[in-house]
Amino acid sequence: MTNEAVRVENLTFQYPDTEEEVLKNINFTLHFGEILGIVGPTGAGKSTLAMCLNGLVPQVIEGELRGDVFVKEKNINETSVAEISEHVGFVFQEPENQLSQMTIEEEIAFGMGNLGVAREEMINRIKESLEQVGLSGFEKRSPLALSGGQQQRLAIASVMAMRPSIMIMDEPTSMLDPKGKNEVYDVLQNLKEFNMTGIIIDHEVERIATYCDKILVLDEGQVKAFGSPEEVFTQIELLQQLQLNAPQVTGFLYQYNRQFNRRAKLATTVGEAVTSFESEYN
Ligand SMILES: Nc1ncnc2c1ncn2[C@@H]1O[C@H](COP(=O)(O)OP(=O)(O)OP(=O)(O)O)[C@@H](O)[C@H]1O
Repeated sequence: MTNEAVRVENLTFQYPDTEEEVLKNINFTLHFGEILGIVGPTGAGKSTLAMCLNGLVPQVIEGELRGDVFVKEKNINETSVAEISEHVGFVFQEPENQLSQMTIEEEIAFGMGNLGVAREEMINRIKESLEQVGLSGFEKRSPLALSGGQQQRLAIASVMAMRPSIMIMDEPTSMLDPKGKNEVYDVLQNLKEFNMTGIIIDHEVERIATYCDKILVLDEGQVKAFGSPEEVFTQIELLQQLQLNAPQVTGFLYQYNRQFNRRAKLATTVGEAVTSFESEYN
């Protein structure tokens, strides 16, 4: 068995009422233990791509799909959404839309109930998933009494309790303050410990560069770049063309090199930038 979590081959998709394809010949592979960040301008097709990975598109949201999506080596065109949801968890932008129960433990039990998980096992998983997102001890509280960051972590815990091996988050931090954003990214980082795969759509390039192993840049339905943060975020001209930001440190080093005719290695995190800057002078 390979370590392949997701493989997308020649994926093209068009909604019934759009004139153009919104995804055009997309190809990429993601392995277990890797975190993928998807970035791109508004309307690039990021959410549509995410929904192709759990079968919502085209099985629930209809349209014409060509090409193939494999999740754990199974072609999802030949798998029901219910079956895929056992493997692929989805966290949406606004956590309150995903929360419906009176207490936090009921909230986490809810999704597992739909999967037919036995009661004893549910109790274990509630405990474990709350530990994973740092919400232990909150079992009896109302989800509404949580902060935005905590609600988003609860939404993640509810999905994690269903034990998907792939977690997709569509702009999970856009409503959160910096502390809440860090909390969500810390959970994302934890997924790797469990050899899970995470896919996050976000505009937070600094955090994406720090936490993700692979970056996919999508524009007008096409993959413009795919690779490590270093491979992707150092393509400053491409990012500028697409009106996307590189991490600030990368932009700084790029500008510094141009202005002073230097060759400092373009780094994507502050730690690497310090090393790069240091070695310019030594
Ligand atoms: N259900 C739908 N029916 C028709 N067109 C749609 C539908 N959903 C999205 N679109 C269109 O498909 C294109 C891609 O939308 P999508 O939401 O996937 O982009 P996105 O990159 O996630 O954008 P954003 O960053 O603004 O969320 C857009 O032109 C959008 O208007």
